[in-house]
Amino acid sequence: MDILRFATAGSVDDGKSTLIGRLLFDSKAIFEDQLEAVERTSRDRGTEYTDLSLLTDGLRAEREQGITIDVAYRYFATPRRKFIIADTPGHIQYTRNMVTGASTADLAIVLIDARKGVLEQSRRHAFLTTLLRVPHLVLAVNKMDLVDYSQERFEQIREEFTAFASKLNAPDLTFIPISALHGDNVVARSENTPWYNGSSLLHHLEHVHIASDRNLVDVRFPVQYVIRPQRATDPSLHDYRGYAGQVAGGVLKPGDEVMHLPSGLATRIASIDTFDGPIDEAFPPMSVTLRLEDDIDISRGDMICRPNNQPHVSQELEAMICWMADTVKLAPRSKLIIKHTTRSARALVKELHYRLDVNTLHRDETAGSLGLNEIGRVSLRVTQPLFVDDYARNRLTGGFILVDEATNNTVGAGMIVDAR
Ligand SMILES: Nc1nc2c(ncn2[C@@H]2O[C@H](COP(=O)(O)OP(=O)(O)OP(=O)(O)O)[C@@H](O)[C@H]2O)c(=O)[nH]1
Repeated sequence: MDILRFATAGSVDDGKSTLIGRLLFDSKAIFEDQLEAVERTSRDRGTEYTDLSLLTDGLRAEREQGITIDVAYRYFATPRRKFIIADTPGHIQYTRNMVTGASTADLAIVLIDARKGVLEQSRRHAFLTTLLRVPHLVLAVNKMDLVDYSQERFEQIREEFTAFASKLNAPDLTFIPISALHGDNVVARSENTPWYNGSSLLHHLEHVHIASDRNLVDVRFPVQYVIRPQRATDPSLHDYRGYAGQVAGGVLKPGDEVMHLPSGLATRIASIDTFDGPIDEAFPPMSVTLRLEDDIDISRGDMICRPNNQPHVSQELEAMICWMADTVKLAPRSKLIIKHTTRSARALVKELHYRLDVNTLHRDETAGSLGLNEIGRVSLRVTQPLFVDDYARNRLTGGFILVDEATNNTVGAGMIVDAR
């Protein structure tokens, strides 16, 4: 079954937890006993409605005990699709969480409180989704019940946001008036908004077309492990040599001519193996093991592509960086570890070209460093060639993370521009 990954974003109290609770609740994905506990607590607290944010807030409490896990993943399914929600806290200092959650998302929901309208944070979140190339963006105008389900208010917000979005490289944009608390337009179309002709949020999530968002053109297979069963009891496995990894682009089939990087040697795919046996075709984001017709010296971090369609082999990178560390800053001469697909190397920051104000999109070319949650454009030099594409073309081979050498903490996320 098809999987849709989505991230939610919004300012504090815009209703994210309530919305996620509502989706889980109305799609019957929560267990009866969990539900009973929520109803009991709601009653104890004297709330009139079942407070659905209690479902997700319970989760959040768990999460806050750990320091490193700041994005929580929730799962639910309908007969049409499976859903993975990356739930990121709304507070301003959590840009990095949003980046973590949204970097693999097919769709992002930005919540807006109908009473407050488009805030600085809404713009920031929308900008981040476009920077991260999340292909689909939903503006959920929430708390419509508190503005009497006013069409005028909804249109006002839509116009204001559309004007801002026109400055961005905005993806597919959908506006939905909802009330997470009462369930209007969340799972079913609401009678309270007869003027709204679009789909309910869940219907949109179930039907939004994502198959063509993945890059099925450029074959990219970063090798994660070389599999050679040394002491296999099955003699037919004695000569087995496979290359395991996740398909990062294109469609692979047995018999296809492929090329290995860095050697530049060409061969053909002998078979594509999985836990459930060989398959005829592999595409992103499947994890498979390739066997090749010729014996080539291949190791972890190498790339398999097509002879006539190769990534750039580069040690000089231009990238947009979102800095995620509060104790150290990114500045020219900073030395870091770069992790790109399955390859790691050391990286030197050669230049910080500008820092971007995500609210106004102004470029500050005088900035000397990037602090927590700041975004800027940098030039990097890496110690080992990387096999890269523009992030705009492939989020997997165009993205990377930066790690602090001393602490091993992830301190930045990068998106390659102008790969060459
Ligand atoms: N009237 C009304 N209240 C809502 C609606 N959605 C959420 N709320 C209320 O708004 C408050 C904040 O909702 P939450 O779901 O906790 O908001 P959040 O965005 O998750 O906030 P944080 O957890 O602080 O990030 C709660 O009291 C909700 O009951 C809505 O559609 N209508």
